[in-house]
Amino acid sequence: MITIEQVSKKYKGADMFSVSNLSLQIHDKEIFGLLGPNGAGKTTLISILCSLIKPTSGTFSINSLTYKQHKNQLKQLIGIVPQEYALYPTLTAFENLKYFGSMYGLKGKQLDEQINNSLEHLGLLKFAHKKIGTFSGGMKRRVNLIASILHNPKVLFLDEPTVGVDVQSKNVIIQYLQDLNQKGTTIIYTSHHLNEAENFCTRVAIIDHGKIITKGQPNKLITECDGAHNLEDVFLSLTGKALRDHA
Ligand SMILES: Nc1ncnc2c1ncn2[C@@H]1O[C@H](COP(=O)(O)OP(=O)(O)OP(=O)(O)O)[C@@H](O)[C@H]1O
Repeated sequence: MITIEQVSKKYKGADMFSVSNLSLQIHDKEIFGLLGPNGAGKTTLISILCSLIKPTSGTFSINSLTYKQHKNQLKQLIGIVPQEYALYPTLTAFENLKYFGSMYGLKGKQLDEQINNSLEHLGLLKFAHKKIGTFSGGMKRRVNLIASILHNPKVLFLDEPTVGVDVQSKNVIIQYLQDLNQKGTTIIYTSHHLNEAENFCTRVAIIDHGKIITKGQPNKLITECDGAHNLEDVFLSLTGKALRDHA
């Protein structure tokens, strides 16, 4: 269980809170979607939950472990799939994954087998010994995903895992995540693909200006929103149609 209590984040020099007094509980084995317009605070919230940045105030725990007291245990418990690729272009997929596995203390035959199984599952086994620099965006995203789950995290955070990938790669990634979830992994992900989130998530929260404006099962949110036929209708009805550009 993830418990977020009144978490706020104001970046240094910023005049607004990026996450504002946000509380939320996410249950074990959920697939939970964090949705919201550009700049809503999704990445900031995920970065806090992954202990990549500190909240300005408030607290959170994952399986009763708090980031202040159990940093190392939390690191083993969670996996992080960031928006940006964290891969070395001059190393092969296999070499990259060996490196990421070793960062979690994994090694030997067991690690090799796990890498090969995951590469196969994600349709990449025949490219295992090709350099990452030659991979397409969709292939890199799939390797990135494997790098984040080699230590079998109980909770997996993904920041827009299907952005910029073709439909084929997207389907393989979503299927893989569903399989992981079936085996017991809790998944928290951000996305702008509302149709995908509607089908994939057990629950979603729509975030705007750093606050949750609604949360629940996609079907329930659609039923409860006047005139809505899908999650995108709910999203637009709650967040409006105005662009969110700012610099
Ligand atoms: N390092 C930073 N320093 C200052 N402000 C930041 C920083 N990172 C994010 N912000 C601001 O915090 C707010 C929330 O940004 P965040 O990236 O969390 O939103 P998001 O919902 O993930 O957006 P997107 O969908 O565009 O990825 C934005 O106003 C953004 O400009």
